[in-house]
Parts: sequence; structure tokens; C-alpha cells
Amino acid sequence: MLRIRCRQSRPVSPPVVQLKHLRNLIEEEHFTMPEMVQELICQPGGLSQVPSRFVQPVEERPQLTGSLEHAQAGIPIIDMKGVAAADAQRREHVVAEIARACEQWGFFQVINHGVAPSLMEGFRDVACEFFSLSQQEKEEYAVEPGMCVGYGRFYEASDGVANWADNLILFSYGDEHKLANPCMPAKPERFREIVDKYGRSVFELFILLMELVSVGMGLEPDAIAKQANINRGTGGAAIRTDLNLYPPCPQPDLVLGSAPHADRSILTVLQQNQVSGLEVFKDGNWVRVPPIKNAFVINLGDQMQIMTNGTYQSVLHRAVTNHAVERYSFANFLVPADETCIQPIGELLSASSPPLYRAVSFGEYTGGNSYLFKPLEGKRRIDAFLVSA
Ligand SMILES: O=C(O)CCC(=O)C(=O)O
Ligand SMILES: [Fe+2]
Repeated sequence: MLRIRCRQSRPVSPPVVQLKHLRNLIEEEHFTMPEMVQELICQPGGLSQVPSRFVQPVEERPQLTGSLEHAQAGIPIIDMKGVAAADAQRREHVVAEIARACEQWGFFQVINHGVAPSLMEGFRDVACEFFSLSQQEKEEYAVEPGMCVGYGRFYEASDGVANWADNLILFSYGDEHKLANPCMPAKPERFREIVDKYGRSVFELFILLMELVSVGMGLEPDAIAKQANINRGTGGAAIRTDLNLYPPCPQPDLVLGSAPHADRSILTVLQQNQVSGLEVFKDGNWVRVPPIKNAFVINLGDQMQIMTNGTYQSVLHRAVTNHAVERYSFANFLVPADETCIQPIGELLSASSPPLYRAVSFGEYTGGNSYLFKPLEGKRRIDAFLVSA
């Protein structure tokens, strides 16, 4: 595993000024330099206490031992081997397993999913190499005003509690897939090439997953993709990829790497390194998702909950940190074009099963990505789109 290099801290350094844009976007009244966590922990003499802006209120703090007790509670692990081939029996079996996982968990892991292990490893390597660049080099790709991609601290809440995480956000597939975007790192050397390959391969997995979920609901294989207007290469659908770095934390029981949230995507496909930290809220407990090498963690996003008219739910999850070693996660979010209208699939509706959610364009749903910079109004945005709301 690549280690993060600590650089000398730089009390005043011109490149950091670029991060001022972040602050403009979050409209803080008082200017406080958003410092990357990676820099924070590299202070001379080390960091023994986390700054107060990272400290969660008591009720939100992770019960790290409690979470571990539930570690074996069993997020389903589904072997997708052979499912893309013409083996009807195998496909039926996997469809049933996915349907059960969607119903009971909203989360599952997949192995033998079709994305080559060497490509997953290549992606992990370039992502870790990016975070190992000097602060100055990384900040060449700092988020720009009005943009939702680049290097920064996207979920830094202006009046909430900050996540113990640094992020690099990019589009790895689709019309928005701008390899030429100035915020798309050109370093390390193979970064763009690997992101491009990875994005294409993960997109194929998304298509396959949507088919299997559709069939499991008794729908045509393309029902979900059609409803969300997801097509290969056209239509504005995209994969947004968040590269999350959670540096080791001196007080992991006080902070969260990622505060509880549900994803706003259709589906999320996440790769994590061999350090656990992802937790899913299930029956009142936080359940740890154990890392499995070259597996993907799949979860249903809010758009899936709307399209399935609530049959499947997007589930709250969070990331916790630890004091010993950095954790990485790379989350790919399948998102429709902003103008795509998301609504419950007609075939799932009847007189006894009326639409629970109103039709909403994805752009309206995300509110122009303002959620990247503002604290959540409650954890479940989806509730605002209930017909009864
Ligand atoms: O780090 C993780 O495992 C979770 C990240 C996550 O939930 C997200 O990026 O939406
Ligand atoms: Fe998430």
C-alpha cells in the first residue's frame, strides 16, 4: 500500500489560495482557510487532538467497538461469475440474490463482476499516487468557482461538522467526462488513461446491474435504464467518481470520515482499500462492510428509490476513521442528465400502489450540486419529493 508522504507544513503558501474558491461557494462569512486533512496531520510534532470543527456531537459519534461487533452481520456477497454469459440458470440465481439484497439491505458486495482486477488495481495505484503528490502539485487541480469537480474538501460544512476526509471529484464517464477538464489531474502520468478505461468498464457494470435489478422486479431488462435515460455514450448520463482519502485520525471516536447520508445516484459502485470504515445503518445498528480485495460495494441511490416507488430504498451509510492507517474509498455514482425526469416506473404502479414520489428532474433533485458545499437539511433529501410532502 502506498503511504502518504508528510510534507513540511507551509504557513503561507500561494497555491492554497485557490481553495478560497471553496469558501466562496459555501458562503462563509468569516474567512478560515480550509486546510486539507492530509496537511493538518503533518504538522511538526504530529497532531494529538482534532480541531473542534471536526468533533461530532455526542449522538453522532461512532461507537467503534459496537460497530465491530456487528461486523459479521452479513452484507450479502454476490458472485456474478457467468452472469453476462448465456447461462440462464446462473443468471436467474444471481437475479434472485440481488433482489433479496436490494430488499433486505440496499447494499451488497459483488465479486467476479467483470471489471478486471488489474484495472481496479491500476485505479487504486494512480489514485493513491495522486494523493501522494506534494500539496502544491495537488492544488493545481483544486476545485474552481462554480464547479463540482476537482481537488478539495467538498463536504466541508459551513455551519455543520467537517468530515475527516480529503476529496478529489471527477467525471470518469459520459458527456461530462472531461479528460481535458483543467481539474482532471495530469499527474501521475497514467492517471487520465486509467480513469478513462476504468470509467468505461464500471459503466458496463452499471448497465448489467440495472438489468439484473429490473428483471428481479419482473420488469423488462432495460426498464430502469430507460426510465433514467441511461445510454452508452449519449444522453448526458455520467459517472461521477469521488476519490476519498481518510487520513489516520488521532481521535477516531470523535469524528466521522463521511457523515451519515444516502447517495443521490441511481446506483453507487464503490471500491475500498483493505482498511475497513464503511458502515451501513441496518435495523438500528451500524454494520461494518468488510473490505474484500477487488470486490465492489454496490448500493442503491435515491433515484432508484423513486423509480422503484419505494420498493427498494437507498440506505443511510457513513465512513468512520481509525488512528493507525489511511483509508481510501473510490465511489462511482451513476447519475442521469440534469434534465432527465425521474419518476416511479409505470409498470410498478396500480390503484392499490399509487406513486409515492412526484416526478422530478435530476437537476432539481440535486439542487445544482449545492449539497456538495452546504450542510444537509436532514439526512434524507428524498423525503422532500414524497407526493404527500
Ligand atoms: O468511504 C466510504 O466507504 C463511503 C463513501 C461514501 O459513502 C460516498 O462517497 O458517498
Ligand atoms: Fe455514500
